[in-house]
Amino acid sequence: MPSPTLARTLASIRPVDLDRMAAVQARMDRQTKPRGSLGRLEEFARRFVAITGREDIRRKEIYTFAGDHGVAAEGVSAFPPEVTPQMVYNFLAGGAGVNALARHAGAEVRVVDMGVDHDFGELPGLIHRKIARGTANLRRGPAMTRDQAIEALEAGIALANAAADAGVDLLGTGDMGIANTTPSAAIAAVFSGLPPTQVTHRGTGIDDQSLLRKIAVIEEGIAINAPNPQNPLDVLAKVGGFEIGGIAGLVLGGAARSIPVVVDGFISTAGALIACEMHPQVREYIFAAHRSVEVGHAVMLERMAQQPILDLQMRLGEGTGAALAMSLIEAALRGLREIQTFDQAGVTQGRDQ
Ligand SMILES: O=C(O)c1ccc[n+]([C@@H]2O[C@H](COP(=O)([O-])O)[C@@H](O)[C@H]2O)c1
Ligand SMILES: Cc1cc2nc[nH]c2cc1C
Repeated sequence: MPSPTLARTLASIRPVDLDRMAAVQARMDRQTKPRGSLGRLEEFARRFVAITGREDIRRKEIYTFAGDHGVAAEGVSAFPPEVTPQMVYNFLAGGAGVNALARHAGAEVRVVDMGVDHDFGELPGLIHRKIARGTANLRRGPAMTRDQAIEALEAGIALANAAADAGVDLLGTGDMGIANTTPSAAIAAVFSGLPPTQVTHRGTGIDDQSLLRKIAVIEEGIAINAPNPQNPLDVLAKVGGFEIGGIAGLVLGGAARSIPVVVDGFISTAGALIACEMHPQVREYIFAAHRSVEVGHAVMLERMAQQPILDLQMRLGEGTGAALAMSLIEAALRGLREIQTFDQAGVTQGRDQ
């Protein structure tokens, strides 16, 4: 089944306006500071303005996509799968890491059930997009069907569209899913062509023996499924996850609606990489929040030509890094709006500027 929504979304993604970016930089170069001295904050400001046409942020939203994974049965995580629904309840009660850091950043957290192996009923606050109660075990066959992969992408695209209509100017991604560093490492291996040993790490904190088992599971999963790196939808379906598809869709939808997307850690970056592999301009709309402890993270960031904003030894996921990075993007915009020019402040300009 082809997806008109996906095709339309991809067709709407445009290159970011370089003239607008240059105009913002020229303005920052007249501000009372040695040229370039706010470092990467200047990049954040000029990119945000070039993408959105705005110099302020009305609303910031972090989407925490949750899903379960059949591959959890292989003992690849330090925690049992029931933690996924338990953490969904925790998010909705405002008691998780992402809730605390999003409050700090002034961002709203939206929790999406993409495929948790639990019946939440009519739980208020939860966005219901359940595709199935967990993926199939990717070691034995495809994690999901092609139609399910499309459904996951379309869910993320629809959420980005609704956010755009509601005046959200900055989107963030987040994830929750016991065992989801396994599909994420598989995605990193498939697109980079590196062996799984080089992109697989400890996730929630597995020991050496479990790490060897996890690597073997990924090797077997890639061998049995033979995902085609030229076909990102095939990679998502065969070795991905429902929440990873939701993240990829949010990134595509954000890019199509000219909303920058702050991409969280390892799992979010696997989703964003799928989106980037679908369209060459998607990467221009991404802010990589931080570099996770997971060894495969840098490999994916490099492939997407992203330099992470932060490097704080974090490995929680949920959107925690995205919340922190949003604060810095907002700080950069405040600098753009409020720092006076040399002329305005009567400050003498330097030489060689
Ligand atoms: O975002 C990251 O960089 C990150 C790194 C390691 C673990 N996690 C989180 O931990 C869970 C996956 O770990 P695991 O060991 O169950 O595969 C999942 O809920 C993720 O949000 C997240
Ligand atoms: C407690 C817990 C919280 C998490 N948040 C994201 N992944 C997680 C994994 C665990 C185990």
